[in-house]
Amino acid sequence: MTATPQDTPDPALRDGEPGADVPGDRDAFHVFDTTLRDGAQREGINLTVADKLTIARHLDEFGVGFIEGGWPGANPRDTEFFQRARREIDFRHARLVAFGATRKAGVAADADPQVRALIDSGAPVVTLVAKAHDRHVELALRTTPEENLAMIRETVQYVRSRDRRVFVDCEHFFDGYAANPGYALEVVRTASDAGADVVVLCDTNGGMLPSRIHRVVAEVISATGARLGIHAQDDTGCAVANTLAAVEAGATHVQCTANGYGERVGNANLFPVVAALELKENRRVLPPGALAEMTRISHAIAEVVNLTPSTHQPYVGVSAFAHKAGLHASAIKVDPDLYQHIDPELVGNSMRMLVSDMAGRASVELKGRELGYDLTGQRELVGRIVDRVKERELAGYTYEAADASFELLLRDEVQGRTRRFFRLESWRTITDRRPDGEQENEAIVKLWVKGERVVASGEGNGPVNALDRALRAGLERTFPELARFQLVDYRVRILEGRHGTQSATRVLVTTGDGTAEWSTVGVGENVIAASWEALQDAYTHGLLRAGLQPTE
Ligand SMILES: CC(=O)SCCNC(=O)CCNC(=O)[C@H](O)C(C)(C)COP(=O)(O)OP(=O)(O)OC[C@H]1O[C@@H](n2cnc3c(N)ncnc32)[C@H](O)[C@@H]1OP(=O)(O)O
Ligand SMILES: CC(=O)C(=O)O
Repeated sequence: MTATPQDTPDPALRDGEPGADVPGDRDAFHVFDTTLRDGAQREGINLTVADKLTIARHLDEFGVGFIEGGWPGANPRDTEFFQRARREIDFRHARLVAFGATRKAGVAADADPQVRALIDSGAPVVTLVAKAHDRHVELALRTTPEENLAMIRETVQYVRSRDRRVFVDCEHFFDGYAANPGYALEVVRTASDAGADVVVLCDTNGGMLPSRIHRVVAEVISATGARLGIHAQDDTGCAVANTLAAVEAGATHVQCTANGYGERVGNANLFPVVAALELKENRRVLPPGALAEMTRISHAIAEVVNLTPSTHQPYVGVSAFAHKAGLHASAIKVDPDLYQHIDPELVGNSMRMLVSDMAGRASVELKGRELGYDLTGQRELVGRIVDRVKERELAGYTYEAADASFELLLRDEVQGRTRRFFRLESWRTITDRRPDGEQENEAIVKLWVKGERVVASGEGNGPVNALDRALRAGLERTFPELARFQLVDYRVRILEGRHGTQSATRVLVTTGDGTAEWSTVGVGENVIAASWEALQDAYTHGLLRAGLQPTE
C-alpha cells in the first residue's frame, strides 16, 4: 500500500513530548481519558467538534497522559475532530488517541476502511477494541475464536507497522474470564505478543465488584506478564472502586471520563480516581499543581457538555465540603480536619458552612466568619441568631440555599435594628385575560425611599415580572446600580401540598451583577407575596454589596 501523508503520525506529535513512543514512558503510570469517546456515549450529551476541542484543551491542561478523541471514520464529526485537534491544539501533556475496532472477520487489516481511518487520523496512539469473551465472538462477531485471535494479532501488527503505539481494550473481559478463562487469557497474550503496549481489561457491562476485579487482575498479570489497564463501567456504582482495586492488583493504566460521563450510567470518574491515587496512595500521576485545578476543570467540562455539575460529586461538588450539622460545625471550629477527609484547597474546592434548623452556635459563628462578621465570644447574640433561623425555617424559609437572606438576618441582629434602602407601603398586581385570549399583567408599588413617597408601575409577561419591573421603576432613579442586577434563577416550591392551591409557597431567587451571584428566599401565602420578599432581599443585598448605606 502506498504511503499517504497520514501514514505517519503527525510530525508535531511524533518525537519526544508530546509524542508517540517516548523512551522511558513505558513504565510510567497512564491516566487515560475517554470523555470524548465513551463519555460522549452518555444519553443527553451531543458534542460539536468545537465542544470536543474545548474539552481536549481542558483535559490537556489538567495533565492527563492520553485523550481518546473518538472513533475516526465512524462519523464525520470524529474524523474532523482529529484533523482539527492536530492543527489547533498544542498539546502540552497529553497524546491524542484514536479509537476503533479490530479488522472485520475475513478482511485484511490494511484493506479494512475502519482500520485505515485510524491511521488516517494522524493520532500517534490507537486503541483497538477487541472481543475477549468467546460467546461474543460467536454471537456478535459471528466468527470463530481462532479468527478473532487473528483479527487482534494482525490489526495490532498493522497499526504498529504504521508507527503507532497500540492499546487493546478487551471488551467484556471479566465476564469472558468467568465463562472461559483460557480463551480470555489467550486474547491478552495475543494482543501483548503482537505489540500492544497495554492490554486493557474492560468491565463492559459494569457488573463487577472490587474484590473480583482485584483477584482477576492479579491472576492475569501472573499468567501473562502483560502490562494491564482497567476500563470500568459504573453499573454497580463501583467503577471508581473497581479502578482503584485494579491498580492495587498491578494495573498501571486507568481509563476514566470527566465527571464519570459514559454509556448507560457512566464510567469510572476521572476526578476521584486521580485524587485517590495522588492523595490517598501517594502516587504522582498528574503534573505538579494539577490537582488544585480539579474543581475548576470538572465544572468547566460540565459547562461544555451542558450538564449541571453534580453538587454532590466527591472532591469537586459544591457540597463536597459543605457542613450542615451543628455538631460537625462545633468540631470544625476547633480543627476542620475533624470532619473533612482532606483539605478542600488541595483539589481547588472550599469549605462551606450551611445555616439551617440543624445549625448550632458554632455553625452561625463560622458562617458569620465566612461572611466577614466576627462573632467570637458573643454567645447571646449568636444564640439569638440560631433561634431566629430555627423559627423562620419552621415557617418555611431555607437559609442553606439563601446566603444573602441569612446575611441580612444576621446583620439585623448584629445591629439590633432593621435598616433597608426602601420601605414598602403597599403593592398590587392585576392580571387581565382579555376577550382575545391575550393576558395583561400590571403591578403598582408604593414605597418610601430616602423619606420620599414613590409610586411606580410596571408591566410584564406575568405578575411577578410586572412586580419586579414596578419595583425597579420606583428605585432606579435613586439607585442606578440596580440596572446591573439580573435575575439568574427563580425557583418556586409549594410547601404543604395537602392544602392544594392554598399551600404556603417558597421562592428562591438568584441575582447577579456580572461579578457575583447571591440567593435570597421569600415565603408567602401565594407566589407573588413570596416573590416580593425574595426580590426585596435580593435588591437590598445587591445595594449593600455595591457599598451603599441603607436609610429607611
Ligand atoms: C464497549 C464500547 O463502548 S465499544 C465502542 C462502541 N461505540 C460505538 O459503537 C460508536 C460508534 N459506532 C458507529 O458509528 C458504528 O457502529 C460503526 C461505524 C462503528 C459501525 O457501523 P456499521 O458498519 O453500520 O455496523 P454496526 O454498528 O451495525 O455493527 C457493528 C459491526 O462491527 C462488528 N464488531 C463489533 N466489535 C468488533 C470488534 N471488536 N472487531 C471487529 N469487528 C467488530 C460487529 O460484528 C458488526 O459487524 P457487521 O457489520 O459485520 O454485522
Ligand atoms: C471499550 C469499552 O468502552 C468497554 O468495554 O466498555
